[in-house]
Parts: sequence; C-alpha cells; structure tokens
Amino acid sequence: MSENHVSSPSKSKTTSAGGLHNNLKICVLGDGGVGKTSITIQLCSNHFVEYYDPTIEDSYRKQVVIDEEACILDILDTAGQEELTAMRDQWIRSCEGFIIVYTITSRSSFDQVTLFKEQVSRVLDKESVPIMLVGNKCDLEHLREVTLEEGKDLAKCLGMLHMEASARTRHNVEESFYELVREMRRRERGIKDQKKDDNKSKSKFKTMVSSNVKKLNKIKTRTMNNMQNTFCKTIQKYYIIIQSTTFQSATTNNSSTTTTTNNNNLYLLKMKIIILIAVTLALVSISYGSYSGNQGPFISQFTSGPSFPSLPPIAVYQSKARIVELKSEAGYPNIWQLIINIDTKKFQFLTMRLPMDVDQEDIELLNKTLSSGDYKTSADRSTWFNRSNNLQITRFSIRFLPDDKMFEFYSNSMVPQFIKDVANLLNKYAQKYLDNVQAALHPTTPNPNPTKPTQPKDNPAALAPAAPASSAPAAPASSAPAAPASSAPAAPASSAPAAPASSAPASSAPAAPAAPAKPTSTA
Ligand SMILES: Nc1nc2c(ncn2[C@@H]2O[C@H](COP(=O)(O)OP(=O)(O)OP(=O)(O)O)[C@@H](O)[C@H]2O)c(=O)[nH]1
Repeated sequence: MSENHVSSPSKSKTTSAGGLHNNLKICVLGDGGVGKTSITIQLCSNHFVEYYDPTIEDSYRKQVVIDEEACILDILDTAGQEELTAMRDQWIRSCEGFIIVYTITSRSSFDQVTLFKEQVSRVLDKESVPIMLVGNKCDLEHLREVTLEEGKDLAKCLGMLHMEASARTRHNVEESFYELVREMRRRERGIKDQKKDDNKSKSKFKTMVSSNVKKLNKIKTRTMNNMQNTFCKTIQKYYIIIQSTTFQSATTNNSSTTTTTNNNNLYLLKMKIIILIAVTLALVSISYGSYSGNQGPFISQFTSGPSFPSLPPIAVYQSKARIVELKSEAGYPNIWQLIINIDTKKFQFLTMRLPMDVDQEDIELLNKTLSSGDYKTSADRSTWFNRSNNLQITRFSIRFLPDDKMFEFYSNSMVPQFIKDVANLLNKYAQKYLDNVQAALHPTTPNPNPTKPTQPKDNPAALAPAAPASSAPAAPASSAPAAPASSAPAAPASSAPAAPASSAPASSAPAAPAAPAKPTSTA
C-alpha cells in the first residue's frame, strides 16, 4: 500500500489564499474492472498495478500544485462490482467532484456511464456536477469497442468533461484529475462571485430604497407645508380684503351717519366670519381627502362609542386602507406614530401617536402579554389562517422601527376588547417613556429647551408653518388644520406647528383623532 493511501476520507477542510477551499474530495466511480484503482494508484504513487483485486472502498490523498495553486486531493476509490455497491449513495454524498471511468475495451462499461451520472445527480439533487468521464485502457487500441467520438458525445450530452487515458502508460492520468480540479475551482469561484454580486445588488437596493424613502418624506413634508402656507395666505388674503374693504367703507362713507358705518362694519364682520369658516371647512375636507389615499374618503372617527365602549383616549378610524407602520415624525424623533392594522372584514385600523423607545425587553413583554389568552403570535399563523374561513380572524401587525421588527398577533374574538388591551398596554409604555425618551435618544446632545424638540435644519415642515400661522388669524390656523393633519398616518403629524417633544400627542392637536390627549397609564 502506498504512502498516499489513507484508511478513511479526511473530513478536514483547508482554505487557499484566494479564499477557495483547497481540500477537494473526489469520488472515482465506474463499472467493475475498468481500472479505477489502477488510475488512482498511478496518480498517487506513480506505478501500475498489474493484478486485479476488486475494491471495496479505499481512500487516497495526494498533495498537488495545479496552476500554481496547491491543493490536497482526497480520492475515494469505490467498488465497481455490483454486489459491493450498497454504499454508493454515501460515497457520492461525501464528495464534490467525480471521475466516472469506463474502459474503451468494453461497450457494457460505457453503457453504465449514464447510470452513474444519474445516480450522482439524484443523490446530490442537482443536475450540474463537476464530473470527468475517463475512457481508460486506451493503450489497448486493438481491443477498442468504444470510439473517442462516442465518449466525447456522451460526455457533452451529460454535461461532463472527457478524456481517454491509460493507467498502464500513465497517459492523461494526471490531466484527467487536474482538469476536474480546474472545473471544480471554476464552479466554486463562480458561486462566490455570484454571491458577491448578490450582496452588491442587495446593498444597492437598500440604498436606493432608503434614499427614495427620504425623498418621499421630503415631498410629503413639503406638500403639507405648502398646504399650510396656502391656507395661511388665503386667510391673510381674505383678511386683508376684508380689512381694506372695511377701511374703504369707513373712509368713503365718512360723511355718512354713524349708524350707517356701524351697520356696514357689522355686515363686514359677519362676512369675514363666514369666509373664514368656509375656507377652514374647505381646507379640512381637502386634507381628509389627501390623506385617505386611494382607499376612499375618511369615514369616521371616535374615541369612544357603541362599538368601543371603554377605549382610552385614542382614535379609531374606519377605512379600507391597510397601513401598518410605526415611524418617527419628521422633526420630532422621539415621537412615534404607531399604526395597527386590524384586518377584519370591516378593515378597521387604529392609530396612536406615542413617544416610544422600545427595547427588546419591552417587545418581549408586549409579545407575551398579547400572546396570552385569545391572542396568538405569528408562530400560530398558519393554523389561524387555516381557520380564518370559518372564524373571523383578526390580524394585528405591529412594526417597530428603526429595528424593523415586525410582530403579528391574532385574535378570533373580542376585537374591541383586544383593541382596548393593546391601547392600554401601549399607553402604559407611552407613559413610561414620556419622561426619559429624550435623554435615551439623545444622550450626548441634550436639547437646550426641554419643552421643544430638536428640529433638524433641513426639515422645513417642522419650522415653516410657525410664521404664517402666527401672522394669520389664530383660531383657524392653529386648530382647524391640525385635526386632519394629525389624523393622517405620517406627514401631517409632523407639521403640527406647536407640538413639543414631550407632550406632542397632547398639545399638537387636542381634537386630533390620531393623537391621544396625553398618553396616560390606563392599565
Ligand atoms: N492494459 C491495461 N490494463 C489496465 C489498465 N487499467 C487497469 N488495468 C487492469 O485492469 C484490471 C482491473 O483494474 P482495477 O484498477 O483493479 O479495476 P477497478 O475498476 O478498480 O475494479 P473494481 O475495484 O472491481 O471496481 C487490472 O488487472 C489492471 O491491471 C490500463 O490502463 N491498461
């Protein structure tokens, strides 16, 4: 037995400088007596074995340098005899590259090739495997039964490499192994390159998405800003018109009696109030329309009612929209907007605006709480979905950003009660974090003014509305637009001009459906 002969295949894997693993496991397959052992021993020990001793299973190891790259070949010489092939599946499974041997002096050995190839593909569960087809004993030309072309054609047909070789003369013995190794390397490099490309395109996609989200947010805030400016300008315009009309009336009718002037003023005042109300109502309806999206108009809002008798101060909307998100408001990083989608047949969803800084412990507690009783986590998802045809399954998805953790909860009963429980729980968290969220989020850069959030310079939405709002008549500018603004899921909330960091939900829009008056601990 040669020095390269090892008792069992090595399990170790080493890695070359190029990052490819260079311990290559090669399995030699073929009909009995075709010369598998002779080829392997010729490669590893440089001699030809004249006698025939049917193989059961033998492993060989040889260190070679192929294309200036060193590698170790772990070669598994398998049994060709029919009665000794019980282990073949296991041999195949343990290897990465294959040499299928036939002898050019035997048609039947050639006919077996297809069966070996099929077995390899079946066991490895893939069609494309690195395989070298070797037509051995080519020194016995006078006994040839299989032509070179036949060998090449079959190899091509089955996606294999092909060579004719002779274990006796050593012709193409090394080359057949070396070509197989090259093929194995090519494939491994190809997979690695593809993985790299995949990673690159993934990160490109991520960047693209985040930049698009940023752009969208900017557009949203700008739109809201423009809306508010337009509103304020309209108010101002009407106010100026009214004022100037009043002034003109007063000057042109200077000679009139005092009674006439007073009547005119009263009339103009009435007109002014009517116009302001009309403008306000128009703007409110525009805002509702804008933020109900394509799902139809905003239908109703209530903080308590027959369906939800004991809700805490939160808003519930009925809409066909299916929005699930939790996002921080532009300009108010410590205020999070939570939207829970309740996917019933009525398509209800519930919106809360809360200051939140959710950590793992909270998530687990939340999960645990909501998982108790009727509420199920996503682990039971399929079971619950299967039952959903008969039962009215309610699905809740709560998504915590920026970690992008998604939690889903299911309930098949007591929807109002469930909403109430969720609201209670979240309000509890809101209360908990209301006091310290600013410090937690900005530990190194404390806000000099604790009642006001730090507003980024590039966020016009948080800054711009203040000026026109203050110059316009106070009542419509500050109260009327705020309601639709904060009831919308995202951007409108950010433009609530007076929302301070710690009390935004309470003060930004007391009448706003999305904002709780103040997140209080109701649990
Ligand atoms: N002339 C000639 N004889 C060969 C060649 N290769 C192998 N033989 C002979 O063929 C016989 C069988 O060779 P093995 O290498 O034992 O064949 P095997 O495929 O390993 O056989 P199993 O172990 O039964 O599967 C031996 O007597 C070898 O000397 C070759 O290239 N030329």
